[in-house]
Amino acid sequence: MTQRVAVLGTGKIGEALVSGLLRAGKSPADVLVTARRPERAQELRERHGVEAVTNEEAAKAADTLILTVKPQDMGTLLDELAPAIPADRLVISGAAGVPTSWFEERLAPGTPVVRVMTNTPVLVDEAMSVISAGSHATEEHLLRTEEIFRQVGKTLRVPESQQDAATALSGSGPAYFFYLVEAMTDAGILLGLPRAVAHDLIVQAAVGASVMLRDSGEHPVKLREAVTSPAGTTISAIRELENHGVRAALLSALEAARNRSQELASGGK
Ligand SMILES: NC(=O)C1=CN([C@@H]2O[C@H](COP(=O)(O)OP(=O)(O)OC[C@H]3O[C@@H](n4cnc5c(N)ncnc54)[C@H](O)[C@@H]3O)[C@@H](O)[C@H]2O)C=CC1
Ligand SMILES: O=C(O)[C@@H]1CCC=N1
Repeated sequence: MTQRVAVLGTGKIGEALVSGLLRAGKSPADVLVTARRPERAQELRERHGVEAVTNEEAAKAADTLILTVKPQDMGTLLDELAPAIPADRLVISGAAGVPTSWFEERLAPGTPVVRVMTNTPVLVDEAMSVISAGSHATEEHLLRTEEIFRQVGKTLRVPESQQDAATALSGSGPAYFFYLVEAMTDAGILLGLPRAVAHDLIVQAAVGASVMLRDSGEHPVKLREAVTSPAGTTISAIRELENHGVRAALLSALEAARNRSQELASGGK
């Protein structure tokens, strides 16, 4: 594994990544973090046993810098950081929308940049991290990035032109499933079930369906057909989903997420 990794802007995604790297056996001495507030830095030290340093110190001391601030905060971070980053550092951006060219324009000429869109299942080592190389990133840089993100789930390389779509599907993806579970739990309550029972039933249905999707090798249509008995209960529900345009809503929703990712290209507000 890479020598020293620094996570800059250690919020939800950054901390999840740090905990994943430590779970995978990386020494806390080889992981640096930065935070805006001193209390947050202290919390990260206590929770993970890692060193919390300034952004500038991180740029000097680590060979791989993973930037996990919000797209809107990337400009301020780069203003502070760019002069301190030697051109041999690998810069990995975890931010939605912001292209590698945006970083390349601000960093020393030739600095390798890799863009990664991961997702919150990083917390349970089931992330999907979608990886694209900037114009100075080599195979070695991509391998180094994959090695880091493989510790917390799967990785996939895509051309950078597909990153905004990947963000809509995969980066935001877990939220859609949480939303569905929340709505279906409400439906259980409408049908008279206690909330806890409704929650357990829907969560286990989601887990079972997810494992089947991942492991059976079957197309989702086949899996759904196997649940849908002639004149049975499922088709009655499917008719309502179709009547309410749920499929069309999903198409529009993911298109909106892709469009928002594109708007964030310049650290948009
Ligand atoms: N939350 C999610 O599901 C996903 C988020 N992302 C991306 O990951 C990035 C982080 O997202 P979250 O972890 O959700 O946000 P967050 O707000 O939890 O974390 C960002 C952290 O950066 C810190 N920060 C901001 N400016 C800083 C600076 N100059 N120096 C040091 N620390 C600074 C903030 O105080 C905060 O703790 C975003 O760019 C987002 O697009 C990517 C995939 C999924
Ligand atoms: O909502 C967002 O902007 C971030 C990026 C992907 C998931 N969460």
